[in-house]
Amino acid sequence: MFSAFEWERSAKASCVERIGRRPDYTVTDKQSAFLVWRGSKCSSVTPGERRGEEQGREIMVRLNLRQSTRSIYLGLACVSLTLHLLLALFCLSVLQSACILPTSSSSSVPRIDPVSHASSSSSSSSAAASNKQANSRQHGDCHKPGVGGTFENEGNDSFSEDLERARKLIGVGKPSPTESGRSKLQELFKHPLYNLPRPKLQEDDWLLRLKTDAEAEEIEKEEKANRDSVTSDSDWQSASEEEGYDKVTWTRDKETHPPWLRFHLGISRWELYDRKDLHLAQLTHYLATRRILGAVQKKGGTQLKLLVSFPNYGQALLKPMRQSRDAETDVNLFYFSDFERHNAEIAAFHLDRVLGFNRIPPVVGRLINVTTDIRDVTTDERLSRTFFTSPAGNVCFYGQCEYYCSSEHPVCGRPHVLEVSLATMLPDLSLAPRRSWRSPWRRSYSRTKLAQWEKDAAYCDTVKKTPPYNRGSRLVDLIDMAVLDFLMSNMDRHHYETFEEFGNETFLLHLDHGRAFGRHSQDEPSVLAPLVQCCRIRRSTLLRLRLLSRPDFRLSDVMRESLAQDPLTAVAPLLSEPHLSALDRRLATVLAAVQTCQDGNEDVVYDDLDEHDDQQLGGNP
Ligand SMILES: Nc1ncnc2c1ncn2[C@@H]1O[C@H](COP(=O)(O)OP(=O)(O)OP(=O)(O)O)[C@@H](O)[C@H]1O
Ligand SMILES: [Mn+2]
Repeated sequence: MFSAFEWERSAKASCVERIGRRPDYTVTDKQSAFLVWRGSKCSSVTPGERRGEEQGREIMVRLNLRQSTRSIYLGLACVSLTLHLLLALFCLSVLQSACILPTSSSSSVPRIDPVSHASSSSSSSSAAASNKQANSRQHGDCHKPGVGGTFENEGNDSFSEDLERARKLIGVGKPSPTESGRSKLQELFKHPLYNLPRPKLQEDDWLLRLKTDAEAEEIEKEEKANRDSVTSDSDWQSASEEEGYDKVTWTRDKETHPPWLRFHLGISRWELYDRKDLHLAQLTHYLATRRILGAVQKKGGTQLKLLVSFPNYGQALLKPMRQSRDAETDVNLFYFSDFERHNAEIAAFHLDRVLGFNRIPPVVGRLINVTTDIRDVTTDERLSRTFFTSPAGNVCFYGQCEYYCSSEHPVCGRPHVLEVSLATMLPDLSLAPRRSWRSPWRRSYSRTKLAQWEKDAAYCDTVKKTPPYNRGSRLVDLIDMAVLDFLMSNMDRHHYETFEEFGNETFLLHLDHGRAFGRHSQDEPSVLAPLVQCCRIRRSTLLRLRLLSRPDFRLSDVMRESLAQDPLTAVAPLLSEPHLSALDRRLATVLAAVQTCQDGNEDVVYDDLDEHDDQQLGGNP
């Protein structure tokens, strides 16, 4: 009969034989699990288990030295065996609980980085669902029937849970109070600077108008005749309903209009939307929740984006998630090679609104199902050809475009769920044509060349003399845009657009912010060149910026609060804290730049508020 000591030694020897070296704690395999001496066999355990094993083994060694009789050896062997058994049971329960996802609690908002697979919370969300899968793959033997199921079921279950959670969060337009019970955002929007009296809008200050009854009748007759020549009226109706579209019951009465139409009809010469319009919340809610009936690739621009359609005939521009929230743009990438970020599109909309501009079409985040919301409904051959299932079992696609549309840069669901941004579409170009303007401060989009404005300190003097910047508010509009871009570090403003209908007397549309919020640890001073070189800023903008720099409002705080209204916040905050702090830092830089201008120049402030009393505006100069 072996003594416990001999038994241990012989088992150790067999272990050495099997792994070819001493089975001590220094041997690690590639998955960083440790090969340790465990009772009578060599096994692979995690570092946590290894610490427990070390302790048990130390106790056993000390006792071995003190005892000399065979019975004590035997007793010790029993103790050791019991200890190992207990340890094994403990390890088993730990491993098991790692496989079971606790049910979601409504009070805890998950904070998960969906791309890095690093779950910091276990509530069920899309990321948690994907992590569930990732975890089960990591732990291999954890996958149990009833907990996971097939990829298909897992994706769909978690998808509906995500959707439910996301739905609960949707209330865009209603700021949620902060911990102290006070909503900084609500108070900001109540401030006189956000409620400036506007000149009464004339008929030609609206982008679109409804036709008169007579005009409408005429058109209806024409359309009916056209339809009759192709197919009968009832055929047309049932065909559209079959495709999943709502029956059209709109009349001239505003109340019958779908939210996207209300948005279109609300576009004026001076802003894209009225922040106080309650229908905006309906619009974003609709985009975030309604079934997607169609998805095709949107032409124009360089990166992949889709045009999606909804049952009420509304449309949105979809940009998919490509990077984790925390990923900073590679320092060796030029700005024009940077990926577009869906969360940047969402955050830009909120920032523009918080700055009081209202020049970005409403954008909302959503979790979609790549398979049912895109692959199954697309009629775009060029798009559907690019779908594939990745080795990890995720459904991916890459589309066809200039940048990053290849199988090396796929957009992937997990396995079906994907975060996207959805921007409300502007009225069709046939109804409301737009003019595209090359920005005077456009970058060179070259690895070697500098743009004129980068070489000529007096560049703005030329711009100021050049139409349309030589009169009206165009120059200060451009500077507003530069401030917005500097705050979010957007270097990609090569063009901007205006509605042709309004000529040069109008606001500038702020579109395309996918490359904003690329780096939080670094600022890009050159984006502020229009302000620094021209030393000019709108008074209302300056006063709002000063307001936002005050601790009782603080840009980062109101942005955090505003972004919390987006459904994707349920997955992870749309801007990480470093990005939010960067906003405060950059705001201070903007205000310092204005101060430097004022120190050396007269006529820095473009007074767009001359009728308003400073006192009424919060005592700001
Ligand atoms: N909400 C919108 N409604 C209607 N058209 C839009 C909207 N947003 C963008 N567009 C149009 O689509 C074009 C391409 O969109 P976007 O600029 O976002 O794509 P992009 O690939 O990022 O472009 P680029 O590579 O040139 O920066 C824009 O120039 C604009 O004319
Ligand atoms: Mn872009």
